[in-house]
Amino acid sequence: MLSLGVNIDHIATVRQARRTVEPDPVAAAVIAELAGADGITVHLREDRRHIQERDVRLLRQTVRTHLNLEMAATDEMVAIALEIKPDYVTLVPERREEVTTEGGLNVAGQVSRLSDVVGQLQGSGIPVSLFIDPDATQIAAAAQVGSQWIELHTGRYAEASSETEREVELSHLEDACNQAIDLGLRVNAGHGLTYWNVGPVARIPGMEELNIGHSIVSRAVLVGLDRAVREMRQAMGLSLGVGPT
Ligand SMILES: CC(=O)[C@@H](O)[C@H](O)COP(=O)(O)O
Ligand SMILES: NCC(=O)COP(=O)(O)O
Repeated sequence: MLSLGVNIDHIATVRQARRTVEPDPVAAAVIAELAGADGITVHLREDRRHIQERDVRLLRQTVRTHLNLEMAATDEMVAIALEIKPDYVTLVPERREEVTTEGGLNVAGQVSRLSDVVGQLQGSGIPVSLFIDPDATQIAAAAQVGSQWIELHTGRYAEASSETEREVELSHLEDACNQAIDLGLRVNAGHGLTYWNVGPVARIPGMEELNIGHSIVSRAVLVGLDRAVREMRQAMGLSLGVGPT
């Protein structure tokens, strides 16, 4: 059955813009779970631009669904994961100067290193997913390195500039999902999914979890702003419900 993993990185992005304590991703995770999130995803980047180690440690104690830790396959991150023990780890590629994750992990190009990392994590009871493009070579390599899951990068589908292009990208995701399932892998997907483009991806047979963050946090800011302004007026002792005259 399909489930929703909510990525709360960009709650932390707002906090880090001021290096303060709000909004707290730990509180955001509670609200997301109460609203129906089936899992919480955070990406602890090497440059710590949003999620901090403190967040992952606290989330490990508070998340009641499952905690998916996205991270680069570096020794530092592996040590953190082995200590904190998230419910699973998704290995992702990282480039410091990127605005967000630009492509999938090149699994085929680092089979030996990734076999080692996957072995270490899964050997200590942490299932591993690999964030990869919907590409036959990468999917075969994901099975080869022994990971249990993959997460298909939906960025190219999300950024398609025409309906025809979107259909082509969707068919790549469908083919990739079928290939992975045939190889015994379990399949998630995510990146750039929105309220407008999620439907066709959600209907791909065999897809287990969609991880969605930026679009949900963006919407939360807008749908929550009305209440936030009203509550500030109240805190200031001003009358409520007064709009521009
Ligand atoms: C791996 C991936 O696609 C995202 O989940 C990731 O978290 C993106 O990184 P940012 O949240 O920093 O954009
Ligand atoms: N792995 C994808 C993810 O967690 C969320 O990506 P986005 O919705 O923030 O683009």
